[in-house]
Amino acid sequence: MSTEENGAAPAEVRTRHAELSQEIEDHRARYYLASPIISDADFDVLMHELQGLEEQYPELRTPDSPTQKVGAPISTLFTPVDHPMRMESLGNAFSAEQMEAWAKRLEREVTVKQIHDSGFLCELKVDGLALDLVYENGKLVTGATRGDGRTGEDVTPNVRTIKSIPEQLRGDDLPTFLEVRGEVYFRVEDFEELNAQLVEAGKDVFSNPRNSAAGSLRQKDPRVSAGRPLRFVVHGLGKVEGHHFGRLSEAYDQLKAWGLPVSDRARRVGTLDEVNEFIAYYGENRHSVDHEIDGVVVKVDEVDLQRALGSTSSAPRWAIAYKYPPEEVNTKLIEIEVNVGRTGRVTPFAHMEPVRVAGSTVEYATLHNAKEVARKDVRPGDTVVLRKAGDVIPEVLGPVVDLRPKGLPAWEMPTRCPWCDTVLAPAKESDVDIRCPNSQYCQGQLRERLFYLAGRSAFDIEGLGFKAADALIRGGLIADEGDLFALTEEKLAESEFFTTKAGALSANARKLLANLEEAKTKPLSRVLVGLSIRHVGPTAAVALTEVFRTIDDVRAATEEQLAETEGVGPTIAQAMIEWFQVPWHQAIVDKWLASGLVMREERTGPTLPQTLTGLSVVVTGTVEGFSRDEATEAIVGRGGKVASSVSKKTSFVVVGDSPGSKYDKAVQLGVRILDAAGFQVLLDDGAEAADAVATTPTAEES
Ligand SMILES: NC(=O)c1ccc[n+]([C@@H]2O[C@H](COP(=O)([O-])OP(=O)(O)OC[C@H]3O[C@@H](n4cnc5c(N)ncnc54)[C@H](O)[C@@H]3O)[C@@H](O)[C@H]2O)c1
Ligand SMILES: [Zn+2]
Repeated sequence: MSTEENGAAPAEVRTRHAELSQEIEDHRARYYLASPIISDADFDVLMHELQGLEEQYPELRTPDSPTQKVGAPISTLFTPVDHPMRMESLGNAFSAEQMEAWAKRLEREVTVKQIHDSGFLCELKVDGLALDLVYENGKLVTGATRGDGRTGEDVTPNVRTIKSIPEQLRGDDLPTFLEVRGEVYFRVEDFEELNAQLVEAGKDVFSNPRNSAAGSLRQKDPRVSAGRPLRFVVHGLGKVEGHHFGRLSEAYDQLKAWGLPVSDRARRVGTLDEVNEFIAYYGENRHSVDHEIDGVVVKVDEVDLQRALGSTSSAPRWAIAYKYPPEEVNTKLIEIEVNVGRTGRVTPFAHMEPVRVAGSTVEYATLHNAKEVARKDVRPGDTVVLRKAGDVIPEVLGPVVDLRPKGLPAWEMPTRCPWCDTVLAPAKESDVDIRCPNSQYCQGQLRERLFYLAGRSAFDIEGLGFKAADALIRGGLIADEGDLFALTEEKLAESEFFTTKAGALSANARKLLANLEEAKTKPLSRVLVGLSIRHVGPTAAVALTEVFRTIDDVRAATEEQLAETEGVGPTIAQAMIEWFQVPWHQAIVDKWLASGLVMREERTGPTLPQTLTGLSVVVTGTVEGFSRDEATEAIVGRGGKVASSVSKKTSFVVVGDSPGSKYDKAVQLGVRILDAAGFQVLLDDGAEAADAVATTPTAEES
């Protein structure tokens, strides 16, 4: 903190300071009523600007300034309770430079040696709400929210319903008075489950795990809290009598021994470089933790040194929160458009003002179906909360209702197909999805089918992207996919898209023709995928062609024969039969035969050694060198099974980049874990060799 006097603040700075203060107070008030209108990241930007002004002109830092206050007004629903020791907020850093500046400030207050001897304690910044617990002679007496830092809300009865919070500490060296702070949070999995239940019950959902934790703890009726899977983790000390702690890291060990939940992920390190490594590690592996984190908290470990460094009016000097890039941002919903899929399913999607979130720019997000749009009640023109967690698909969480322009009409699902004007309808009355039934002539569906058929799991035709597909359809070069392999140079020359300005065939056109020629010899399993038969993906197609070797075998197969096939079953069998009953579908196959497609499986018996028979493998994250389908194919092709969830019976979990909660599950259950290289060993040399390179991290070790 700067102590220099830079002279009196000019009028425009005063005005800006007053404006900002007011704005920040307003946002705080809204935020604590669970209806913020800006994202946390935007809020932090405002706060930073204010802090900057006050650093430059310390006279502006009056006791009334938002920088001098912590948190929330106290609800009248609860009895106020004074904290034995003040609860504070945390200063923020967003870059390595800001971390360094923090460390430099420490060295100005105490000696470099003292900092060195103390070391830093790195912890995850748990995204939940702060809770203060007081134990007298080992017995829990109060649990309170942070409130304004001095006075919180008494939520003791609710706290008593949280399983991980002991009523009575164990051990015979218990302090006479112990105040600990920590975070009440929801695991991501529990949050999703709770929301699913709320949807089922027709109730409002929570927008994120933090809100669900706050909403579940701050309940008038503790029985409601009791029904919610709230968790707690200790992250600090308050007033302590009858015990002296040397280091915070040691205090955590002691608290754990007394029965309090502390994190296994806290790390004591010696240098700022190591701090940065910790920050980088969890920046990459943010989603391998079972709860949300919005950053890392770095603390001076030595408790006496913490005391010496003290606090500003709202935050300790000895700790700082490094915040990761936001995963939730606000943006404008420009329009809701609809897309027609290759099976005719019509899905609404959001077209938004492009916005940076979790490291990429997002402009579109699926809204799944009309029911989902209605449930979220997002309307074109709304400001919406957009969430993108790591590599996960972006999701529109909901509108910021308080910012909705007056009279904004609700969105209505179109009743006709935007491509072919056919009246849309659900396939079955009970379906939430509606479809364009015009599968033969709807150009929207045809384009999607062509794009899919050109994909890597089907014919792998690089020269056939969306634009080329569009040109083929709009130019009338093909009526449907049946005509695709009959395309000639002469035919393509009719289209501007496939010719140069001089009228010659373009390089793209040549590439397309070459790709099509190659594709004619693709094995039957890929042909089956390319036909866009419902439920027939790569796995089913491989299973089918184990038994039915040629397209004629497939056409001749009865529903019973199909259903009896290992890995096929009645749903797929029925879908196959229904598909082949349609005359224009049969015509596609006939035209392909006439164009010279081979459509047979050359293999006699399984081509690959069946080294994975009896194994069950789960894949999570993106495994380098494999698409999801390719990984599946590689396992199934060797006789292994691919499971969708981890259990004790799982043989291996293959963990790629940005793994999901399956990784944590594997750790919990002690299932063997393979990285991309280990996966290759499994494929090449079998289970025993893979076993030698697998890891089995335990929850403690991670
Ligand atoms: N969108 C809005 O309009 C709006 C308005 C106000 C506040 N906010 C947001 O709310 C948050 C409020 O800030 P705040 O004052 O609580 O600060 P903060 O959340 O940034 O940091 C302080 C809190 O971190 C928590 N914490 C989690 N893990 C911890 C650990 N390991 N060690 C120590 N503490 C840990 C503690 O509960 C502590 O109270 C900010 O993220 C801010 O962006 C948003
Ligand atoms: Zn249509």
